[in-house]
Amino acid sequence: MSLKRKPLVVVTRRLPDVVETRMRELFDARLNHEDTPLTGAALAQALQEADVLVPTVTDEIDASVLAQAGPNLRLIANFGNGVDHIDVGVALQRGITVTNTPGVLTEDTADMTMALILSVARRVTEGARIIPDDAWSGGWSPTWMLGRRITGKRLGIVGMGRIGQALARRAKAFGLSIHYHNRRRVGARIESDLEATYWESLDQMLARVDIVSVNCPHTPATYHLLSARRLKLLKPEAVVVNTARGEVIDETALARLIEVGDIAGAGLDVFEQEPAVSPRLVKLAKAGKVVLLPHMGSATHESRVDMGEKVIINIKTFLDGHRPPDRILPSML
Ligand SMILES: NC(=O)c1ccc[n+]([C@@H]2O[C@H](COP(=O)([O-])OP(=O)(O)OC[C@H]3O[C@@H](n4cnc5c(N)ncnc54)[C@H](O)[C@@H]3O)[C@@H](O)[C@H]2O)c1
Repeated sequence: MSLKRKPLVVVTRRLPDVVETRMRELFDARLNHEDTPLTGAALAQALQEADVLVPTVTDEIDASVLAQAGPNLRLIANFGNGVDHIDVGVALQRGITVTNTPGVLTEDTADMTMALILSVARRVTEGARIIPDDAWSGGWSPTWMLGRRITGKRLGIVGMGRIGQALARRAKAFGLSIHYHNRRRVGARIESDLEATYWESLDQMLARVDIVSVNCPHTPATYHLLSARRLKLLKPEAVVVNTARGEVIDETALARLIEVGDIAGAGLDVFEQEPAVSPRLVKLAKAGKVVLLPHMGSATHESRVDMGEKVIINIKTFLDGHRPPDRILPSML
């Protein structure tokens, strides 16, 4: 791609200082230091003028937004892994390349998934509220704050990709047995290292596991993959954890099943109507049945810098006339 002027890179959200400094050195970077992302007229203007747009997960780049793009927009370099907030099909039709930042969020998101499993099973967040809220008399009783042991239990991973496998490594160390359902069976070496059992039938796996973790992307095929019918297959002691995307679970059905005691609890980092969170889930959190996090699965200083570096490499490679390493291909959708 040859441009006489320096290509304009528009970023919708504040990024780590080190990333913004590098972007300013390399590109004509228009950065956003407001607390709110670019929306409405500001986003439309950015799309009109930009050669490259750098959105994040909170930016809804659908077909109507893309219709406002000017002729120069050739690359959407997403600051994040999941691209379900972008209509990638329409972008590709318009000749716009889309990239993401895979790999660098894997370990941190797997850590947070494990943290959610432990929090729900051992009531960590519930317990942590007691002393600051002065609800603790100082007494201790053998029947007080009992959780569930995780050692020896079965973990069912839905989506055995990078994060699913990183979670499986951690869970194995905690003494959980690993079960998984994936679009395709993973290689024999990985399966053997993780001592993982593959379930072609998601239904059959759900009926047998104690903890379910959702680690697949949100795509048309995974929307409500954990439907009301499938959630009903879980044991009443089962716990559901989701650090992937809210839309993969029928959240209303999940809340209802927890309310009536047909599922023990849940740990959720992502929600169907994000950033809105269902009042039913909030009520369940107050009752200590669910743990809710504000989409912080990958939120470490290190991952944000690494993500920024990936975005920069994708932009620079593209502007140098080569294929960026993290291109989204139609086969991935
Ligand atoms: N909470 C966070 O902050 C956070 C951070 C990073 C990623 N994520 C989410 O986690 C998701 C997974 O990330 P990853 O890096 O492991 O992705 P990945 O592409 O490495 O793995 C996803 C796996 O899901 C499988 N899959 C896809 N469709 C499926 C289906 N219909 N049924 C069963 N399996 C299916 C794929 O085959 C793949 O193995 C991302 O798409 C993103 O939405 C969330």
